[in-house]
Amino acid sequence: MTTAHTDSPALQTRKIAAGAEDLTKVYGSGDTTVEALRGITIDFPAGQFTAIMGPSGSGKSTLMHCLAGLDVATSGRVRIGDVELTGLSDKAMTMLRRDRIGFVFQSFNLVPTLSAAENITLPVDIAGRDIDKEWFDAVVGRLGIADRLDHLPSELSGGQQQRVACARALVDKPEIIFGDEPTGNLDSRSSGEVLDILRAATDEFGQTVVIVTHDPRAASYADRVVFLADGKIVRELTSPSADDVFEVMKNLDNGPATAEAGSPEPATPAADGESEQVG
Ligand SMILES: Nc1ncnc2c1ncn2[C@@H]1O[C@H](COP(=O)(O)OP(=O)(O)OP(=O)(O)O)[C@@H](O)[C@H]1O
Repeated sequence: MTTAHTDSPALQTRKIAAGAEDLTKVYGSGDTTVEALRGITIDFPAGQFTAIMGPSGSGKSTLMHCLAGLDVATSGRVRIGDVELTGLSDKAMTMLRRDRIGFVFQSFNLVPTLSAAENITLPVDIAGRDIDKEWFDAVVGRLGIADRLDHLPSELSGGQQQRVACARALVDKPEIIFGDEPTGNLDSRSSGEVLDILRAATDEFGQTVVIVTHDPRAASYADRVVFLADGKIVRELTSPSADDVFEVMKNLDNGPATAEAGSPEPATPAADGESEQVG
């Protein structure tokens, strides 16, 4: 098994995989203006698994889309590795996304006329790279879709389609994987399989994972949980348990005033990925 695009995990932890500086995003104008992001500054160290949480409408998806180059911020800077996204041509942005980023989004975007296996390898095929067969087998095996590879997306359940999309994001070992509620449509077993493999992507291959989630159990797989409220970062937890995450979310849902901006919580004991579901 080879690491295609990443350095060793030890080297990666010293690098920044992605970052935002004083990022703002304003939708609409006049009376309908929405300030979705209000000055976000954050770094995502390479080789770390970060979960972004926060109440509905707090700006999570907007932040992720700006970080991944799928949306353009109103002001501020975004970088992937050492590449500043502002001012990149469409072509350079497409290449960067293709070569360095994996996406697991809820709208699966699978090609309906291709089999699951063909969907998984499509980005690698388009890029003209070789598939690491051993890693391909490991990914589909761990995600429990090895026996569904010949099926079209329409012949798969929603959860299976989500896992095919996850395999597609992982198979080329991109430097950074963005997931917008990657476990949103999954039952707890499939959700555990997806989270286990995202965890393995960081632990075994030094890849960087950033997900948006509403699920405290999913967040407990992360090294770090960042909480947004009203377009700003208001809290951060290090290796929290699902219960820790649930407590912060409960307070945020009661209003962001309960969480002091810029006051990271002390680190809590590392989650082992088997934390009980709360709430
Ligand atoms: N294309 C758009 N046009 C106008 N307003 C938008 C647009 N996209 C998002 N917004 C607004 O920006 C704010 C942040 O939205 P965003 O989707 O980032 O929140 P979120 O935290 O991901 O929410 P959820 O958890 O419900 O998915 C919301 O008030 C939303 O209504």
